[in-house]
Amino acid sequence: MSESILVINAGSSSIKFKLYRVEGADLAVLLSGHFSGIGSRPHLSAKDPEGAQLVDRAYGADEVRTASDAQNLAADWLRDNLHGARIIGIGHRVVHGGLAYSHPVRVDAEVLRTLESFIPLAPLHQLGNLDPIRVLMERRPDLPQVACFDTAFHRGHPDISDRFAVPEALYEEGVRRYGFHGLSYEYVSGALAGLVPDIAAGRLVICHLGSGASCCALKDGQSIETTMSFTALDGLPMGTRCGALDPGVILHLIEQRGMSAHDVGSLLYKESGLLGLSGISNDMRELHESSDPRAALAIRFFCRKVAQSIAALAVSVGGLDGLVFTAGIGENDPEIRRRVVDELGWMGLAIDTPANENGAPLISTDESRAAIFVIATDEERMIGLHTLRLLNAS
Ligand SMILES: Nc1ncnc2c1ncn2[C@@H]1O[C@H](COP(=O)(O)OP(=O)(O)O)[C@@H](O)[C@H]1O
Ligand SMILES: CC(=O)OP(=O)(O)O
Ligand SMILES: [Mg+2]
Repeated sequence: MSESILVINAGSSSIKFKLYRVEGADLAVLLSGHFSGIGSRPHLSAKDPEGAQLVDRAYGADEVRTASDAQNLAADWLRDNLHGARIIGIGHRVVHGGLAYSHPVRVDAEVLRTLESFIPLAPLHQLGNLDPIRVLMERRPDLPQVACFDTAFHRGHPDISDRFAVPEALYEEGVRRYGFHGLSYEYVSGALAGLVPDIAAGRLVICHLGSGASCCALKDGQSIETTMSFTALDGLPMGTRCGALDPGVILHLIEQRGMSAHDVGSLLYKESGLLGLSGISNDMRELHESSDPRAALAIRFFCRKVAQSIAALAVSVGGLDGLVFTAGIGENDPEIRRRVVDELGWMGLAIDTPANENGAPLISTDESRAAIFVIATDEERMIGLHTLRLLNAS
């Protein structure tokens, strides 16, 4: 029976899972699936590597109200369908590793307590990330549970990228610009190195545009600066998160409007971003379909902020050799890619329209000052590889 590794990427509105067969130092996908639409249109789906559907089942919104309902259903399905797989470890995406973790770690009770202390720093994600770890540690104490962090890839930042302009004591306490989506950036920069090693080793900006969104500047494959910071609220506007905001707005909400910290948190994490701007949807596809001018404003705002972030990050790496789009919007939305690149025409960036429409890996013209790519991210593969390496090293 072959050894395998299960990967769980548990988020606020979806759980993605992949099972891999271990092949030496590499991994081959055995099945991949997700539970999406938790609380709205719950749906469990899984496919084998050839794309054959293993399960495709919709649930009623009241059958799956919370992430933990979805976890239980996904776990039941996995238990019934993983016969034959000898799982040697489970890898988990954990969004916040704080100051404590700059590398993947095997989770024990003490590690779990430390990770729980970061829940307030990632209220949409951390609890959902930790729930399956806790449950699996109880049910299968013999099985290694490995936490892989979104923050870890950014921990080598130069100090200028790691700071806010606030008193030093706060920095010492851990009030730092951690950054997120690190597993995605690590995967994409590796995939780019397989495609165009010279560009991947140069000055790069990767735009991870999904439900959460951020951009990252890299040099020699290392993260130099990124738009998310202490929490996954900073930087770009997202589906429901505000992105960069004058902190004076928060003081205003508390002092003038009398809002509680909890209500301000809900406003900024769940009611802002594309949803707040448009009043229509947090989903880019629905904004494109709408003829409401507020939807058009939300799209324009999003593209402007992505373009501004790319230009600002190019400063941090002293220029731009390559630009990459990834994640739900970045991989699937040629109009957003075109509009972002058009805003950067003054920098000499130029998109190749047919290539962009086809989502070809290279979407820039020969004349473009930097090469522009679309690369599909794969956080699960990165988590699986980290998990295998950690198990092999111990
Ligand atoms: N074809 C598409 N066109 C435009 N946007 C899309 C498309 N497909 C997905 N998206 C956007 O991508 C988002 C999900 O991105 P994803 O990277 O899967 O996010 P997450 O992992 O955070 O759930 C959706 O909310 C939607 O806005
Ligand atoms: C950190 C983060 O924002 O993740 P996601 O994009 O999965 O919501
Ligand atoms: Mg994601």
